[in-house]
Amino acid sequence: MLPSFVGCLKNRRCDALLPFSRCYNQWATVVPNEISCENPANVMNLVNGAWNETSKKRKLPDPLTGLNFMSVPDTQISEAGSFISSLKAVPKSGVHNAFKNPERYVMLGDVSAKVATEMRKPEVADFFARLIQRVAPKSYPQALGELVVTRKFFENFGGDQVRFLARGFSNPGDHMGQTSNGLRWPYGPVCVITPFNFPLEIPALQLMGALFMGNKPLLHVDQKVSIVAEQLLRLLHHCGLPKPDIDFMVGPGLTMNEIIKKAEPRNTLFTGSQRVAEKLAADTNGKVFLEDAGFDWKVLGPDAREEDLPYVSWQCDQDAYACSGQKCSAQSILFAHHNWVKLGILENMKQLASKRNLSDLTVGPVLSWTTEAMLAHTHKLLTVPGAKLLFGGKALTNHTIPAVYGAIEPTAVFIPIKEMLKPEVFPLATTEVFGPFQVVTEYSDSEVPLVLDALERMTNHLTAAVVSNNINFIQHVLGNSVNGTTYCGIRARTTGAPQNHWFGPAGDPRGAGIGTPEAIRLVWSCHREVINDFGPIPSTAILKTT
Ligand SMILES: NC(=O)c1ccc[n+]([C@@H]2O[C@H](COP(=O)([O-])OP(=O)(O)OC[C@H]3O[C@@H](n4cnc5c(N)ncnc54)[C@H](O)[C@@H]3O)[C@@H](O)[C@H]2O)c1
Repeated sequence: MLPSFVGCLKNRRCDALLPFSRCYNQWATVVPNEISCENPANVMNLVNGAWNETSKKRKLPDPLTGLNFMSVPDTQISEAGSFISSLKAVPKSGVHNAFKNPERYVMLGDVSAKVATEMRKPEVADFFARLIQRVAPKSYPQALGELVVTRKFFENFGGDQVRFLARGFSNPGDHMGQTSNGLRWPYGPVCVITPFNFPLEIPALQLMGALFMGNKPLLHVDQKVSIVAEQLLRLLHHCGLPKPDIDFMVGPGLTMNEIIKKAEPRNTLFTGSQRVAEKLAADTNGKVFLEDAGFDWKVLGPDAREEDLPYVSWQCDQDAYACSGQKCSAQSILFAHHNWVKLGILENMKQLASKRNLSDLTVGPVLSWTTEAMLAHTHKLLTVPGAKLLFGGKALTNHTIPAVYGAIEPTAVFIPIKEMLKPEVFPLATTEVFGPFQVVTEYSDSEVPLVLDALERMTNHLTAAVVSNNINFIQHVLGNSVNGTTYCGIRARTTGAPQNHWFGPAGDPRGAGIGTPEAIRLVWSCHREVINDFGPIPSTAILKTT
């Protein structure tokens, strides 16, 4: 069954369902639920403060109906010149720093406060939630959650908080007049590349971090969802951000790659797949910060209790299948202590997954894997000795999701832990499927070393959860693992990338973070030490040649 607004779209009678559809502020150029094949949205590029069209445009299908509903720039390499020259015009010392244009720190604090105020308006929150739903279908609470995190981020960096981000330190020197000062210094021209799955939150948080620290960013967002970032930029301009502060290029990844090679930005933040991450690391000679693939694990500890079962089961379902598993933090593999299996957690997960449906988008289109690819992966895993399908493993039916996208039931494949660890199985079992899919395994007390071995051998170290209140067990697992964002305790989850804690991988010097002051400082500024040595000049009598 399709969500109610799809039928409504076909009839083009949206207003009854959409209380806010006609009362957006003047900055918005679309009404999310009125975008249709008869009334397609048009996305534009932004460079040097001017919105531009490209010679070629790409028509995008509505992920729920397959009908073309959007036209986006298909920027060719031949059209990349203005983006390259715009980046090249930015000095390495940035647009502002502690010695240059410091009033910009204050201006950006004001812009943040105004954006947060706008996003508090119900009609603006609804606008972004529905626009996200149109291009990256997820349930309304999930889409609104993305807006709320973004709004709180802007609230966090209102007022003087932007200048406080650039706070340095000072140490007394060796003699009168000498002090050494550590400063957070911009990179100047930088790039921000973001994927489709959080089309508002990831671009907003990384862009603003780049700006706050004094850089000029070129933003590139996945074409499919570029309309969300485009509308965000229009809101930022409305709230006082100077138009030349951010460039925006919509087009193939290869065009962006070429811009990076030619413009040589001083820093690039990439969020997306591991394949592209490694390519960019090579093409930039290492001048990157990476938020790449997430193969995220959850370990359910030995202290299983009947009273905790409903909550822990619900959290497993949310972590694996909310946003159709298209969160980089989604639970990719579950290590369930057999005490939890005895209590019935796998049956509970099956029951919860069966409640998900297309009508409220609690399951929906998968944008980077096709149905065939996900089912083929499932079938391959089922050939492992002892493997079994716990639930799912079928294509969704009765829908109009276009074949370029995937649509499968929430799926879980059980693989015995000893089989999973075999070298010929391990890479397959730990491949990230960016859809509603997870691997499940079971372990006993004596098999804890096997669990730790599996955690050690994984290649991505983004999020993790140790679900237990047994402090000794938690310490043992935490002490022998590395994931950058790790939750522990009986309420531990793998998903949840709010603005109030660090989110990012660990174990890789290129690993980025998002959201917090520490993440912004790490990714978007470097350290500069300025040593003041003003005198007085000592008597020449004490000067010796050495
Ligand atoms: N670690 C995190 O915080 C995080 C967050 C979200 C998503 N992800 C990961 O992203 C992946 C899903 O996204 P995807 O499949 O769309 O990723 P992707 O790597 O295909 O695309 C991501 C972005 O890179 C651009 N791109 C593609 N090729 C490029 C190139 N050669 N040069 C420059 N830019 C290029 C795309 O246009 C897009 O904007 C998953 O692996 C997921 O785990 C990670």
